Amino acid sequence: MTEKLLEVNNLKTSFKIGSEYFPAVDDVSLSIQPNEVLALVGESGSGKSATAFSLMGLHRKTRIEGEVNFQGQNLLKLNEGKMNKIRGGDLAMIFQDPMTALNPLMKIKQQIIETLKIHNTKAKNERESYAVELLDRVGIPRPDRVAEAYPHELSGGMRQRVVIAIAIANRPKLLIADEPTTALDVTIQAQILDLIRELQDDLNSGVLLITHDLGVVAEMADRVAVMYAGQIVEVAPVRELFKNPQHPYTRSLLNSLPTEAMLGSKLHVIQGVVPALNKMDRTGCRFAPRIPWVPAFTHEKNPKLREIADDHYVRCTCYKNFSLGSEAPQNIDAEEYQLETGARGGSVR
Ligand SMILES: Nc1ncnc2c1ncn2[C@@H]1O[C@H](COP(=O)(O)OP(=O)(O)OP(=O)(O)O)[C@@H](O)[C@H]1O
Repeated sequence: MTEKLLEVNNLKTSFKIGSEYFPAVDDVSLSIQPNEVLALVGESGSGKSATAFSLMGLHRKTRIEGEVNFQGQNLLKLNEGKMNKIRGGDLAMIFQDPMTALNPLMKIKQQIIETLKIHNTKAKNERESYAVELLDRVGIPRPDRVAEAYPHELSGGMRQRVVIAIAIANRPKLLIADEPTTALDVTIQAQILDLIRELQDDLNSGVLLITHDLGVVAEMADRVAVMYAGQIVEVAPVRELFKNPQHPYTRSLLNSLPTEAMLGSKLHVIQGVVPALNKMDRTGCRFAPRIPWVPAFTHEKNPKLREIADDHYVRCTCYKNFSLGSEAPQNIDAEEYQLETGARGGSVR
């Protein structure tokens, strides 16, 4: 059996809106192995960051249920003191915006030294030279000078390299990268992604890579989890997902990507938006309102993620007869459909 570095079971993170709690992450289960990159992909508002923040224990005023098993313990059960020992140590995060991730009033070297101190990684007299070494490791030219700089003196790409240096300072086993290149120019993006891949290989770490960019997924991921409206709707190895996508949401996302073959033709647009937390129907297929041409009976009630091929999981039976937009078959027979899918009383056995 393959060793699991992280195993998340039925994670549910709810935010309070008015006097009620509404789940932004709803029954999410996933796992990551050492040296594996799992991409978590989905539109804005699908719950990717809420998942990452829940794993890191960074949410306040939320209700979090489920299990986050990491190194033999459920992180959701740890108190703040114990969590602080893990966070920034074996479990580290690269944030979306390097400017807000860094302290504007502290020299770069001091920010790296702080994390070394907290985790007792190096002896006091070695910390400064190790900070410079780390800056060098993440490809910063003249690392000794940059160590003495403040964040505002650096470019966005350099700042993100510093954030990465801090994240890897204590050789994390698991790295969570939340849209690590969104705030950067395209040319810099590729360099940062290469760097993350290289460091991950060096450290043999698992990576949870959060992105809405399918190009980044194709380049970086080993496996992909597609998230929609708080739920994972499809999980598969990266090649399988791109070659053989099943869930209507995954197929819609992939079809909205420009390819050479589509030059001159219109891109597919997914109509509508991810529903607001307090406005969503939580009993059926959450993507159903955005594919209204798909007959209602092809959707399940309370759909679950099921393995449809080796290591390939899909939520809801609607994928079986889905076609994009107007190509939708108009003549599916409900009874035949049920016979074919085995859907009885709303679920597939
Ligand atoms: N602190 C909060 N209080 C209330 N609702 C929140 C809070 N944080 C996030 N949400 C809601 O939870 C849902 C998921 O948000 P989240 O930021 O996780 O999405 P995302 O997929 O990471 O999007 P993006 O790519 O834009 O960061 C959204 O409906 C969002 O409005």
